[in-house]
Amino acid sequence: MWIKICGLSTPETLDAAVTAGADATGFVFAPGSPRLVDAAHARELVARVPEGVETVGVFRDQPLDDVLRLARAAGVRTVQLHGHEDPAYFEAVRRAGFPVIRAISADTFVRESQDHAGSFGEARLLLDAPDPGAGATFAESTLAGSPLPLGWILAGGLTPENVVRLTKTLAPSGVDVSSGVESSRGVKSPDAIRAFVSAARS
Ligand SMILES: O=C(O)c1ccccc1NCC(=O)[C@H](O)[C@H](O)COP(=O)(O)O
Repeated sequence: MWIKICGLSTPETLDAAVTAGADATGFVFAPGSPRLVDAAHARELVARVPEGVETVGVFRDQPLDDVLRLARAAGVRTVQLHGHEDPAYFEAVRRAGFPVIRAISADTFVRESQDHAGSFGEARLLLDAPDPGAGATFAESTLAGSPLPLGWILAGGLTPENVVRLTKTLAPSGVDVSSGVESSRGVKSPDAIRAFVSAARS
């Protein structure tokens, strides 16, 4: 199980995620997010991440030049796109050297994309609730009967309490959490991070 803790913004919570055994750390550059970090701060956080733990920059509907500038300045390895970016945009990000995680809602996937998984050139597909980073879940029945692409990642309202049940039911290759490991909106809890990683690994 690949585990990503998203929306990290302090050294303490970043270290908690790494020490707990997370596979990936996420840094949000989408304007308006309560977890927004700037490139200089993200770079300091990324510098603490050991080799072998993935660093992911999270973006939504931002100009391509901004995304590439921020991703390079922060030093993240991977770019995660949550907006309405088109295949040409994905191609430009890939050509700049960043593997891309394509994040879409599970509803959209079932309605439009299930026959086209991978058609944006994404490295991995992340299925989320409609409002990313809001801690909302999507109905498990949404994906019933849908063929799911190899390596897909589950997100949206995951918590230390529900991650075991949801991963057993939906069988993703990875999980991504933000709100479910926070003590208040935008404020990560080291204890909740540890509890989530431990549950997801179990
Ligand atoms: O975290 C945000 O504020 C955010 C803003 C804009 C685009 C994406 C954002 N976050 C993405 C994530 O944190 C996760 O990939 C995912 O949506 C899970 O979020 P949550 O339901 O809060 O666990």
